[in-house]
Amino acid sequence: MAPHLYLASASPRRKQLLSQLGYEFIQFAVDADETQLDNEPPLEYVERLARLKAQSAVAKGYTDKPVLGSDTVVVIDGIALGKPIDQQDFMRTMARLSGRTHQVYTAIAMADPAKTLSTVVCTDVTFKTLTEQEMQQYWHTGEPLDKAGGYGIQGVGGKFVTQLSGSYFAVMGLPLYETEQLIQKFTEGYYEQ
Ligand SMILES: Cc1cn([C@H]2C[C@H](O)[C@@H](COP(=O)(O)OP(=O)(O)OP(=O)(O)O)O2)c(=O)[nH]c1=O
Repeated sequence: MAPHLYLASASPRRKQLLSQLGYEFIQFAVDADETQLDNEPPLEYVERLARLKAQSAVAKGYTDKPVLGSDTVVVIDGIALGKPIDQQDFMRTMARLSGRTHQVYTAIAMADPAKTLSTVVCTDVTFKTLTEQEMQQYWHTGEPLDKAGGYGIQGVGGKFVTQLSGSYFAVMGLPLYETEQLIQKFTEGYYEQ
């Protein structure tokens, strides 16, 4: 029997990607404090948040199925970038990403009352050099606001990407291969009784 899951996420992309794996699941948003700790490296930060999202749902009483949580950050110059807070913040981010390679870290975590398993997928993404006008126009599509690093590779933002090494699906919010592996590992023997 295929495992039934909870998806502790508000993201429509994660919903779409988890559906692609063929699982039945119930999706809901969890409230987690996404503040990065002082001197917390981006890799540890993103994994802690994914675990926190999954564990918060378990703590809220979602205990009859495993919970999947995830988090994505864009990393450049050692800084983890979340969603842009306004146009100015977005323009600063685009200026940083323009003509350079950055990393996208997506963490996935599965939790139940007994255990939590997690992993992080790292992908290199290279952007073309962007003009001021391209950045302005992109902002006005409305796409950047709810995306880490201010772009969506699966949308209009895809035209800025000249190269990618790693997982396209992880950049979009949920790595398909690694999520499948994690679910299998987590639920081994789970549904046999
Ligand atoms: C870089 C990139 C990010 N994103 C999205 C994926 C995530 O939804 C979002 C990163 O923000 P997250 O805080 O990881 O996720 P979220 O707030 O959307 O959902 P939740 O915390 O409830 O799970 O950015 C894209 O859709 N495309 C991209 O190319």
